[in-house]
Amino acid sequence: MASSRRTKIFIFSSSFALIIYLIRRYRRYLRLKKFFKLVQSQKKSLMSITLSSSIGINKRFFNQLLVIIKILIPRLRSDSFVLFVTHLTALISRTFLSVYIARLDGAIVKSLVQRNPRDFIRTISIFLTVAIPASFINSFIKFAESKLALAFRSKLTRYAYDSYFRNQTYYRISNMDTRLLTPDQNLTDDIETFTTTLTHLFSHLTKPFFDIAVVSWTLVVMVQEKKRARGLKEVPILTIMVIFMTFLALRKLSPRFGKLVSEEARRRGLLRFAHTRIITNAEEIAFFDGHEVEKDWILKLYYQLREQTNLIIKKKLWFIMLEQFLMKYFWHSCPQKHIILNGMNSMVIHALCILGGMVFIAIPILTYDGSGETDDPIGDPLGISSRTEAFTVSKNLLSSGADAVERVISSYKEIAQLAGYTNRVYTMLQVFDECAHERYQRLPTIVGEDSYIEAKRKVNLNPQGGRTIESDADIIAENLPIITPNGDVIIESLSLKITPNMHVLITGPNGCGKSSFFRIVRGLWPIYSGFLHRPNPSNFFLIPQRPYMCPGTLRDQIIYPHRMGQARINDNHLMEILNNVELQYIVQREGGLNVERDWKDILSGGEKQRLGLARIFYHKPKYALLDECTSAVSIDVEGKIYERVKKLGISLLTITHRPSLWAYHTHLLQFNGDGEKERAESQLAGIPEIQRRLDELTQLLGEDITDDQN
Ligand SMILES: Nc1ncnc2c1ncn2[C@@H]1O[C@H](COP(=O)(O)OP(=O)(O)OP(=O)(O)O)[C@@H](O)[C@H]1O
Repeated sequence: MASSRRTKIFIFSSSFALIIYLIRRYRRYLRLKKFFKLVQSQKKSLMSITLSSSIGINKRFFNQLLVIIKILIPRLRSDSFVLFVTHLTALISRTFLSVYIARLDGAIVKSLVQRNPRDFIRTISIFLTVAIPASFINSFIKFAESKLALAFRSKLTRYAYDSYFRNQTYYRISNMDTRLLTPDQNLTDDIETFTTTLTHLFSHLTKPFFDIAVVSWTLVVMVQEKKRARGLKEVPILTIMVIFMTFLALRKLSPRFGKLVSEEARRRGLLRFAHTRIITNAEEIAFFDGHEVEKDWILKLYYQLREQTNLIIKKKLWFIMLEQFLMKYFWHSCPQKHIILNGMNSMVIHALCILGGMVFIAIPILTYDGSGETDDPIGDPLGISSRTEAFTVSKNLLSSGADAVERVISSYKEIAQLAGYTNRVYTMLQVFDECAHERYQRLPTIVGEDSYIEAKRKVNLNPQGGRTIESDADIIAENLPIITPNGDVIIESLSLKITPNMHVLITGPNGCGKSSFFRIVRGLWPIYSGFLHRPNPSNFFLIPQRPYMCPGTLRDQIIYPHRMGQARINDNHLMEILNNVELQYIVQREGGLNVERDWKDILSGGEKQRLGLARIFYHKPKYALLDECTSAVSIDVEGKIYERVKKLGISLLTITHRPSLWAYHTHLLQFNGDGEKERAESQLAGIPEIQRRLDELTQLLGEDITDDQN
């Protein structure tokens, strides 16, 4: 009675626990479903963008690989080729050593069966002596593989960096084109993974191919020797057919590992990108306590990555099962003991056992009608020791032969993965090249779970439509439109002339295209129609609102983008430059011109802007493009700096909202952005005109002036 109650309680409580557990699982499932709903819809469009063209073991893969291999091995005398040949030699040596060791193994067994201690000691001694170079070769293969991977990586990295830094490609990749979202990952992780996978596969596959060649050769010899059995010619052919069919079956049923790993790498890149963004904007996020938003964003990206990794794991589960079934159980299912007991030639039997399968083995076994062979008719009339030796040798050789075939076929998924990495590296190089030649593509891009950047093709972008002509000194725009990389027309047609003796103040509402004008003049954005006459880009020096602080010393900051060796001036001149921007105290405070600091963090906003302006005094360009670069500098110091720059004969093109700067300019260029970014007006006026504009602007920017006056 009591026990039945206990059973009831037990059943009831376990059912209750089970129900609670199922409810919780279901709720978790609903949460995840909701969470991934958007991801799924994005995934479809993503597949159609990035993965539309087939990534797998196909002609395209081999073509891409060939292009990259030409970069990896540019010449027969290159270091990578020498390493490649060294590695190959080591691999071949290992195969021959394995064959030799297999034979030695046979000889040892033979000496044991013959009970011959002299032969036994001799063969054991040879075996131990050969073991020394054999172990060295094994270790050397790993060494050569790593060296080759490193050499390939260096070659590819060097090539990719050359492309990345040519024609401002690094800028164009992220501003003009949307195909590569994370070039940092392409340049580091992808190159490393690709070169490591490639060399590993080469190493992994070369030996099996040699082994297969050796075993096949042995089989051919055996077939020629064993003339009395029927079916010995057909069996190897059938065996090859089985192997081929297995390969075809695996190929047909294999998931698209190339695509899968390529997508996984892309998602890993996005996660890394999100981390970099947090590190860059840590202060802003901390001020706003925005960590929850950032955490959600990063978790979403992580879950997207996890989903893909899970998918790969799941696909591998059944694929490896199929692979194992075909190669471990289907191939090897043969009754060895039974066959040997039947007294057939063990070498042939074992060969076929390993490579053929039950049905094929049966043919020569059942048809063989020869007798035993002996090389010692008196001591060993039945030829037992010879057959045992032959058995051991063939066992070793054919085991490695079967392993080799298995290894080649099971490498299918690694080759498919290599196709994925190859595609990523190839795409990177292709996009670099196209961007360097102004061939851009802006695709709808996913940067996170719920943000799409949609390309608004308001105009047909054709960078070849406009012409840039190098002039001596003047900047002349003729019917020049300002068009963003998205295809938005900010200004339909701009015509103006700026000569070196002019100091032009550029003004207008936010987003009307002032900075974009600089980008076009400096050649960062292409021109799609009209003409632009401008001097060589080395005549321009741009100072943005947030000047870039490079890694290095205080001296490096002033002379940027020059390097130490290129610096044309001594320390006294550098101090003079710092005096010009009222920053001489920094040298004392930080401990000299040669001290290295993280200047981005230790300088205040105004100090950074002044250090940025110091670069103008060092480079003395024809035109200084100043993009609100004194917003954090006090008005009195700002005025002094402007006067000093003008004294050097440098033309100022200044974007500003501060009327206090009008005094230092001779002309005004006003963009009348009407809020729709489609109509703009430009005009250059003389100084009297400026006064009228000043009045207008005073009204427009009343607040700013009041602030300044205060
Ligand atoms: N890399 C880019 N890709 C696409 N569109 C861009 C890009 N940079 C700027 N734009 C677009 O061009 C418009 C003009 O930008 P621009 O930086 O020239 O404005 P601005 O007049 O300098 O504004 P502000 O006074 O606020 O600095 C912006 O509204 C933006 O929509």
